[in-house]
Amino acid sequence: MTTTHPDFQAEEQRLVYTKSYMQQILQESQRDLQSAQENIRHSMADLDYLDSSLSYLNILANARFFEMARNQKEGLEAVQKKPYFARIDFQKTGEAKELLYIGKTSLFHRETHEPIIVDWRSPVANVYYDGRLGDMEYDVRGEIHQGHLFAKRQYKIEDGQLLAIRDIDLTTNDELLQEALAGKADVRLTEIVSTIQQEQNEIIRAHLRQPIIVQGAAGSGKTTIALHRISYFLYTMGEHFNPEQLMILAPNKLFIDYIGDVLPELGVDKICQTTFADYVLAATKLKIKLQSPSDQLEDFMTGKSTWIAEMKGSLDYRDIIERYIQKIEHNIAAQFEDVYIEKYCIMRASHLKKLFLHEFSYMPIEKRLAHIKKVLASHVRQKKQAILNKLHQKYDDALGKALNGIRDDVNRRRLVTKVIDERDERIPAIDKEAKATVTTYMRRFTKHNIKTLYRSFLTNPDLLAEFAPDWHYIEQQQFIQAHVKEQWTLEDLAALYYLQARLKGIDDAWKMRVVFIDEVQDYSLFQLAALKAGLETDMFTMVGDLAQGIHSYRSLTAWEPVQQLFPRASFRTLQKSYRTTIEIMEVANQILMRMDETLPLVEPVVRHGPTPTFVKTPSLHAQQMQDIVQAIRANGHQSIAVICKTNADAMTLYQTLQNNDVACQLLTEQESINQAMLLIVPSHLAKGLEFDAVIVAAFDTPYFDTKIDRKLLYVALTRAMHELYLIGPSIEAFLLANATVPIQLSELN
Ligand SMILES: Nc1ncnc2c1ncn2[C@@H]1O[C@H](COP(=O)(O)OP(=O)(O)OP(=O)(O)O)[C@@H](O)[C@H]1O
Repeated sequence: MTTTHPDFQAEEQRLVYTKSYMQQILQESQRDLQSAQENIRHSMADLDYLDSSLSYLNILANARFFEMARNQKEGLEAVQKKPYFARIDFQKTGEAKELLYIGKTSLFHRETHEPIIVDWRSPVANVYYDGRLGDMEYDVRGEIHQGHLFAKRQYKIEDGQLLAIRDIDLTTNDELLQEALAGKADVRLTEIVSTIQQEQNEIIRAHLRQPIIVQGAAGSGKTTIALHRISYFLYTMGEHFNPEQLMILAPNKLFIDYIGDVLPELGVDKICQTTFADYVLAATKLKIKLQSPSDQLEDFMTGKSTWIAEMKGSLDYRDIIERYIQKIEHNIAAQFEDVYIEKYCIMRASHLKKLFLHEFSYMPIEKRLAHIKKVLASHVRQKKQAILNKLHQKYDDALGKALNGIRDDVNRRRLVTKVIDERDERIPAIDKEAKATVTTYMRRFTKHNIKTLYRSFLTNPDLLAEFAPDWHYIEQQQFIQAHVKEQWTLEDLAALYYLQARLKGIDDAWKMRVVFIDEVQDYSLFQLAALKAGLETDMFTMVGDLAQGIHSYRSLTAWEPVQQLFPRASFRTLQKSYRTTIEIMEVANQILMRMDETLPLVEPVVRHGPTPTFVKTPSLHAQQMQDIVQAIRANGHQSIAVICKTNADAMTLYQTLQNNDVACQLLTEQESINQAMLLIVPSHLAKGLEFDAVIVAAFDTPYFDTKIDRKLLYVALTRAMHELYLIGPSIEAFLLANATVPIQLSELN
C-alpha cells in the first residue's frame, strides 16, 4: 500500500465527494424519516372520521417509506468511516467504461443515477472477487455478461481518511489479505468483505436455490463464508424470503456469541441463530432434559461403547423409525369404517382410507386426519341436506296420499298423525345425528404423544423385534437396558423430530426455508435427513471438516452419504488456512497425517510466526503459566486460551490458577468470551473458535493415539492464529514424539 500513488490526491478528492454526498443523503433520509413519521401520525388521527381505508393505505405506504428511509440511513451510517474498500475499472461489452467503488452498501446519485458506491453483493462486484484483469465474464441471475476489467484498486481507509491505495494484479493480490490476517486481534469473528478470496467467493455466490456441501480445512473460513453467504442470499433473494425463514445452526451457545457480531456487520438481522438441540426442542415443544454432549463425549473417551449412539445417528435407524410410523399409519387406516347417518351411508371406509393413505399421503399423519375431518364435515353437510330433502319429499308424498287417498276419516286422521309424528321425530333426529356425526366418528383416532410413543419404542422388545429384525438378541437387550431409565441424549432428537414431522408436522413458525449448518461433520445422517424431511426443503448450506469430527462415533465420516441425501448439492473443498501461521499449521498437519481419513494436508496462507514451543514440565505451576502469558502479551497478542483435553482437566487447571491469583475465565457453553482474560477451554468447546495464542495443556490426561483424541488435539492446535505453546510432562502427551517439523523445547523443572 502506498501514499505516493500518482492518483492519491484524486482519490482523496473522490473520498471527500463520497462522504459529503453521503452526508447530504443522510440529512435527506433524516427528513424523510420525520415526514413519514408525521404522515403516519396524521393518518392515525384521521382514522376515526375520514374514509378509514384511505387512511389505512396512507399508513401502510408511509410505514414502507419509513422502513426504506431507515434502512438507507442505517446502511450509510454504518459505512461512513469506510465508505468503500476497492475500485474496479470495468467496461461491460457495448457500454462505456465505469469506475465502480465497492463497499458494504450501495449509494446512487439521486439525479444522475451514477453509482457512487456499489454493494459488494451486487452482480458486478463479483468482477472484483472473481475477475482477473482483461476480458472476462460474470453472472447476473444466471445470465452471463461479458466485459473487460482494466484495473483493480484497493484502499486503506480508516476513520474516513484515505491512508493508502494500491493497484493489484495477480502478483500483489495477497498484500491486503496478509495485513488483514496479521492485524486481526479480535476474539470474535469479523466480516472479510474486502479480502474474500476467489475460492471463497465461489461458495458465497454458489447457486442459492441449490444445496451446497463444503469440506474446508481448519481456518479456511467456512464459518465466515457461511455468514457472508447469508448476507448475499438476503441481498439477492430478499424479495422472496424473510430473514425469519433463514436459520443458522451452530454447535453451541458459546459459538453463537462468538459469531454474534458478523451478521449485523453484514447488514443482516432477524435470522434465527440456534443449536440443533434448541431448535428441535422448540419445534417439537418437548420438555426434556438432555444429557450434556460434553459429558457424553467424555464417557466415550473413557471407553463407553458407542454402538447405540452410532446406530441412532444412522439412516438404518431412520428406516426403523419409519417402519414404526408406517405401522401407526396402517393401524389408523384399519380404523376407518363406513360413515352413516341413520341408515344412510355418507362415505365408504374404502374412500376414506384412500384419502388417508394415498391422496393426502404428502401430509403428516395427524394433518391428514384433520383434512379428512373437514372433507367429512362438508360431505355430511351436503348429504344431510339431500337426505332431509328426500325425507321431506317422502313425508309430503305420504301425507298427500293419506289426505287424498283415504276416505275414512278416522283412518285418514290416524295415518296422517302417524306420518306427521314420524316425520317430526325422524327429521330432527337426523339433523341432530348429522351434527355430531363427524366428531363422533373422528373420536376413534386418538392424538399421539411423541415422547410416549418414542419411549415405548425404546423399551418394548416386541416393537424392536418387529421393526429392527436384524438386531441380535444381545443388541436388543442392551438397547432396552440402556433406556430403562428415562435419559435423553442428543441422538434421540433426530428421531423425536422425525416422528413429529411425520405424525404432526412442523409448525410454520419453525418451518425454516433455508438452513445454514456450521460444523456439519458433527451431525449424523439421521439428523440431516430429519431436518430435510421436517422442513420439506433441501436448501441447505453445510460447511464442515471431517478432520475435526470429534463426534464421528455418531456422525459423519465421509461426504458421499450426505451427497446421496442431498442429490442436488454441489460439493466444494477449501484447502487453505487463513488463520494459522505456517509454523503452527505444520505441527497440526503432523496430527492430520495420523488420522484414518485421507485428508490432504492444510496449506497455510504464507504468513510466518514464531516456532511452536513445547514447555516440558511435570506438573502445572501457576508462575510458569503467568510467564508464558506475559511473553505472549509482550508480543502484542490479546486473546489467549489454555486448551485442555477434558472438562475435568479444564476445571482442575482453572482452580489451580485461581488459587494462585491468576485472573482467568473457565469457558462453558453458556458463557460469553471475555477478551481480556486468560481463557481456559476444554478442547471440544474450542471447536470453531480462534485465539491469538493457544497453550495446549496436557497434565492430567495425555492425548492418546485414538480416533477421538487425535481429532480433539487437532482442533486444539488449529485454534491458534499467531503463537502456539504445548505444556505438559512429555511431548508424547501431544502425539508429537516423531514430529518432523520444528518445535522449540523449553525445559522447566
Ligand atoms: N478471505 C479472508 N480474508 C481475511 N480473513 C479471512 C479470510 N478467510 C478467512 N479469514 C479469517 O480466518 C479465520 C478462520 O476463519 P473461520 O473461523 O471462518 O474458519 P473455519 O474454516 O470455520 O475454521 P474452523 O473449521 O477451524 O473452525 C478467521 O479469523 C477469518 O476472519
